[in-house]
Amino acid sequence: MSLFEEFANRDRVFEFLTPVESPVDVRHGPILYLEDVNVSFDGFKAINNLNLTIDDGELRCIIGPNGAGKTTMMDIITGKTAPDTGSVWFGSRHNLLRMNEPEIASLGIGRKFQKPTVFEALTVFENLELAMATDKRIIPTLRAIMRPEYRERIDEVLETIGLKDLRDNLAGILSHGQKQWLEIGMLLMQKPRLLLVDEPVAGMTEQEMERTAELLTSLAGKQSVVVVEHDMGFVRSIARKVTVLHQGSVLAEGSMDQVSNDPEVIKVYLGEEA
Ligand SMILES: Nc1ncnc2c1ncn2[C@@H]1O[C@H](COP(=O)(O)OP(=O)(O)OP(=O)(O)O)[C@@H](O)[C@H]1O
Repeated sequence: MSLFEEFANRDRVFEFLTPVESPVDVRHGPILYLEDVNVSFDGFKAINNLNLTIDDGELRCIIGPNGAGKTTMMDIITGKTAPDTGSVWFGSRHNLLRMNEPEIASLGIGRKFQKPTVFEALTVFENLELAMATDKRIIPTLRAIMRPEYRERIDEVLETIGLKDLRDNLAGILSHGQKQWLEIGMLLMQKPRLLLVDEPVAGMTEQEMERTAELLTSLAGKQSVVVVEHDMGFVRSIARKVTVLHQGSVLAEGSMDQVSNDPEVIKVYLGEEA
């Protein structure tokens, strides 16, 4: 076929026009980038010109008073809530505002809600196994054909979340903290690039909180982690960079010492915590 005939052939989709399902591109900038984002609910501005940048591999803590917009911000990143205006990018290639929730999740953004939602009647191992299947109905088939690399991945995750010795225990008998770690493990099975974690230590014992701090800090670097948390002791134990949200905008950003000595932050948030 001549070059002319090839171009004239309308049935053909040229390679350079075919969308490529590409990995997240962080070569020229951050992994997550929100610019001038606004969301109103019935005229109330829940998110107000929000700007936020998360670097690849970073562990970021987000704090702020009730109603500051932390959950709404997570909802925007994961595609649950569409902003009225603004931009939200995952790396330099993926415009998240053009994608729906499942597409965003499959791109490698995992979200952990406050309450653990593990399958109590399944073992720890089976929960992780299930987390790997995209179609939850195919689990018996999946198990039959389960390849060694999947088993290795489960072993790796069990090690990371510290539940290796409990792998054959039913998830229902785990402590609250252990269920939270298992759910983080279920997210890790998908090898996410960015993990959004909402109030991970609510209801945990001191010891569980310490273990959670170790877990989240060990995840950073391999993936980016954004933690929303009210417990200041916990935030201090893991914090590198902290963002303070207030009335839908960033009020302050910096090290824990910087933000906790900021008079505005003390006035709107830390004052009430003391
Ligand atoms: N779907 C909605 N409809 C109406 N108002 C909403 C909706 N979602 C959130 N809001 C309002 O937007 C504001 C921000 O709420 P958001 O839940 O994001 O705050 P938050 O910082 O997560 O608070 P908290 O620390 O209590 O979880 C609140 O005033 C809330 O009442």
